[in-house]
Amino acid sequence: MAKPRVLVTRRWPAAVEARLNDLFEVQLNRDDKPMQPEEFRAAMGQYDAILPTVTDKLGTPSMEIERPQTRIFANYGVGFSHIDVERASGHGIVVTNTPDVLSECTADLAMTLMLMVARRAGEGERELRAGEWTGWRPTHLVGTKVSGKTLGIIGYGRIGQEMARRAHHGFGMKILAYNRSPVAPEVLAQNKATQIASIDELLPECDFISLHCPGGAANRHLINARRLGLMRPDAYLINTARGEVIDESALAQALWYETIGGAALDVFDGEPTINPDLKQSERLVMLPHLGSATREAREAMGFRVIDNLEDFFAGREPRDRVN
Ligand SMILES: O=CC(=O)O
Repeated sequence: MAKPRVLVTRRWPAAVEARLNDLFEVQLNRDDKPMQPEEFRAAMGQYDAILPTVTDKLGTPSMEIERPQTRIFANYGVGFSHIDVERASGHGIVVTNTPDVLSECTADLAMTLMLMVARRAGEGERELRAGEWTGWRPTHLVGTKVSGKTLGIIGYGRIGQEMARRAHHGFGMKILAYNRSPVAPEVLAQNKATQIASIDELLPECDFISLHCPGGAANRHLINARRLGLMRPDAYLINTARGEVIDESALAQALWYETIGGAALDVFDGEPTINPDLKQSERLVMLPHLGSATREAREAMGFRVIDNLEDFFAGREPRDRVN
């Protein structure tokens, strides 16, 4: 039987590309440039599987095709708000993602951001590299203590729980959690977390807020000007979820007028373009979407995609089907 034809939209870790080559007839994206909508439409007429990532916008322009050959989008990544899942379902296309394998590394990065913004690490490094450090002094780059403070987690799923585990067991933080659905008492108990009924009630209680909810239309601008106004004036906002969850213009204003203590972002609305107003603030730490960027996580994500493909082409239900 002919091997399924598979298109990989970006470069993947070498070990994963090698395994894909063993199993399937694979087209790799050797120059690692994001594909354009017209290239997707053409690909959907030729390949049995397309393996996209967050940089591939699989919306209407990319999917305007009558009878696609493609039967599965096996996404490399846990978030899939870049895929119009309803439209894919309308074409009979199965969509899968890669949960679990990146939860720890993404939570590690959220901790990194929390510590960086609270302890002014980015500012310190910029000062030192610019040759402007004049030496230790009691009032130099004084930040905020993290240990023992209150952390509010919005989205108490796998990554949110990993963040809570680190913050509670490592830093003695008190954990407040907002989640759309009720969280089991034994899950909350693992990190002595308290579930709060609404985001509006959570925000004023916290020294740090970390976002771990999905992106997409439902959560677009979940953190808007009104909600930023509910945060304490010395509180910090951390986002390793999706850029669209925050109204960035409202955040830029809050930072400029110092109505919150600071923010640390790994994801941006419209990335890789960054809202220029955000860059005005020294109270903002920015990283280029590195949440899952470890060798271990990136390989595990690739092998998880392969698990989903093998199940699908063997006629089994892929474990990470989202539609
Ligand atoms: O952002 C990366 C992912 O969704 O896995």
